Amino acid sequence: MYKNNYVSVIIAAAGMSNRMRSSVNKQFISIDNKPILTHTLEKFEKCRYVDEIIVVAKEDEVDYCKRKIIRRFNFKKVSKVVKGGRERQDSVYNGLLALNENCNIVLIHDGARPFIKLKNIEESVEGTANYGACVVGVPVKDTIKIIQKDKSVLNTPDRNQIWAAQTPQSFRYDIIMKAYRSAIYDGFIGTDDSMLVERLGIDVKMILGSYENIKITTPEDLIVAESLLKDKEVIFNRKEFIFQSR
Ligand SMILES: Nc1ccn([C@@H]2O[C@H](COP(=O)(O)OP(=O)(O)OP(=O)(O)O)[C@@H](O)[C@H]2O)c(=O)n1
Ligand SMILES: C[C@](O)(CO)[C@H](O)COP(=O)(O)O
Repeated sequence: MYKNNYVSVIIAAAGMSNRMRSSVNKQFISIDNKPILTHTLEKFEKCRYVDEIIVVAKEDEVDYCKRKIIRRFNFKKVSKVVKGGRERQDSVYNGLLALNENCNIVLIHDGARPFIKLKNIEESVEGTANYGACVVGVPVKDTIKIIQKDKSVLNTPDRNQIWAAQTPQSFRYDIIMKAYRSAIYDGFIGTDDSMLVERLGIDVKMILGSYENIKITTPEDLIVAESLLKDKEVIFNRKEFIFQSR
């Protein structure tokens, strides 16, 4: 319980893993000997502010998820595993409908982002209690081009204003419910949760995340994921690097 708030987390894990081209759902692939989803859930289970976790899984994987992830790794805060939908947005909405009746702060996170830092989870809860809506993200490193249908460049927006949105994306319960209901009513599908809130004219605050908080999407990301777990200390302990915090 965070200062009289009841904090719920929705972990979206019901995607198709098409870009991974794997025979199993990518969240069940192991990195460092544990399924990706287990790594993700551990981060939220550890957070002192989190009261409950709802996992959204594909309909035919709900049972597997309960047995092989939740029970096997003994996650105490996971209250429900519910079935997902066609789009990520449909899956998250199913999660929203399953929240504890006391919930007033909701964090929505991709099951495929196992490297979320505890600090960013805590900042998301604190930021949401203060501002109502927050998104974890990072400044983009590349120059971004807006292109047209024929692939010619239309323009180059000012990079200083462009951040890549990650998850968690966190909201006061009333705000996210209003945003989802409005999107459903209008037939609007966004690529993240924040978009649904932004379109109502509600202010969303950005929280500085980390470049490690990758979404495991394509096979190459598994190589990055393994090396983030194994080689990080070796690399960052080299004398060329002076990092203040990890
Ligand atoms: N209908 C969907 C689609 C996505 N997700 C979840 O949302 C997160 C982000 O989606 P993405 O990485 O794009 O996963 P997939 O949809 O599985 O990937 P792809 O588009 O390659 O099939 C993932 O943890 C995924 O499981 C979900 O719960 N329900
Ligand atoms: C929500 C998200 O992870 C923010 O970056 C992203 O938009 C999900 O998009 P996807 O196409 O479903 O991976």
